[in-house]
Amino acid sequence: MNKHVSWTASETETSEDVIRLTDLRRRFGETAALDGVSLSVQRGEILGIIGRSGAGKSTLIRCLNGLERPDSGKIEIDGREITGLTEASLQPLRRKIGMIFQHFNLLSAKTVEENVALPLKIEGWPKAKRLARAAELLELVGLSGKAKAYPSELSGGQKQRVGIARALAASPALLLSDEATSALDPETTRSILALLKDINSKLGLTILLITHEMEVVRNIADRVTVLDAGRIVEEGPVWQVFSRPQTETTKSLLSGIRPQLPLNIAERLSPSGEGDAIVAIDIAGLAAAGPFLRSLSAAFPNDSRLVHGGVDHIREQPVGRFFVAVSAASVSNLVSFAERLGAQVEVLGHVADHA
Ligand SMILES: Nc1ncnc2c1ncn2[C@@H]1O[C@H](COP(=O)(O)OP(=O)(O)OP(=O)(O)O)[C@@H](O)[C@H]1O
Repeated sequence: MNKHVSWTASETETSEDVIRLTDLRRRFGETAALDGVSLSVQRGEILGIIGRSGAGKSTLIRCLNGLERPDSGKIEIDGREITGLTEASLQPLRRKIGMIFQHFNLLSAKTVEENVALPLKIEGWPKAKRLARAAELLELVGLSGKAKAYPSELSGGQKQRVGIARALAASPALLLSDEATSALDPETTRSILALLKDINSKLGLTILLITHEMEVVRNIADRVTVLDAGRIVEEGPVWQVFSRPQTETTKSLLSGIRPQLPLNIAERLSPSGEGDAIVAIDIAGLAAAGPFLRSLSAAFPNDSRLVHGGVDHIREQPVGRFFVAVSAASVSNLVSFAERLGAQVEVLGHVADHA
């Protein structure tokens, strides 16, 4: 990777928060698309924003890049308030924001290097300088050999690499990623995420990701914010939110990537107290680093057994989710025992026969 790509933003700015939103509101008729959103993104951080369809994610991103004006509230980018600015004075601030899109938005009649250099052309850079910068950026994204190619000659992953290089051309303080991997296959998604992570750590680039792909957030975000009906319903470090989602919205968004109770057991669950209880146990961070399962089975050797689950790692933090069957007589003791070890426990119901 190229070590010469200049990064003026981090050299010249001192503010810790690249984005600060305060009580942002935007209505469309009866719909509150943003209903009092306050959040901040620190320099060098990767923040994921997730939410169901209609939660307000696009409205938020459109407010950030100036395409939408909030009804009220404050937007500060790199220490400057952009709410209330005229279109002309917004222009230089827009350059502080690079954007990548689901469908790449490349110009098909222009070569790869021309696409990358386009933001610099708009800024009035001389041709030789902007092509030199494009070459640096193409090396950064691993596409040096494709400078003279046209977008139609590239794969989806390569097109997104061009999109990333173009987004970085004017040395933005912030990269907004709007579903940037949603049109890519899983392997290409992984390589694009690795590239974004690499750029984030090499250049200290601040990234705000809007996505419906929970894997994306799990793999590269530091923190996550969950939007629902225009409000923030949950936020925190990804490993914490993903290991212990507190709201039904977050639980439902994460259902595809967290271990779930096997269907053959879920179908037989009943709320009555007959038969074994099925208990969901979530444990993360320090508490999960110890021999949690061993302690649990040592304490309840004959009347508990693991039916499903395992330990994953999110940003180096262990995150465990287990489903345990336990006799009705021992369930309350097991719950207290697991909670004392730092777990979050939920009794899901009972199964009359053996699970
Ligand atoms: N221009 C508009 N006119 C009317 N209603 C709008 C407009 N833009 C957004 N909305 C409404 O505001 C709410 C939030 O929409 P938004 O597009 O921000 O959600 P989203 O989280 O991005 O959804 P998706 O994941 O489906 O893109 C929705 O109820 C939507 O119908």
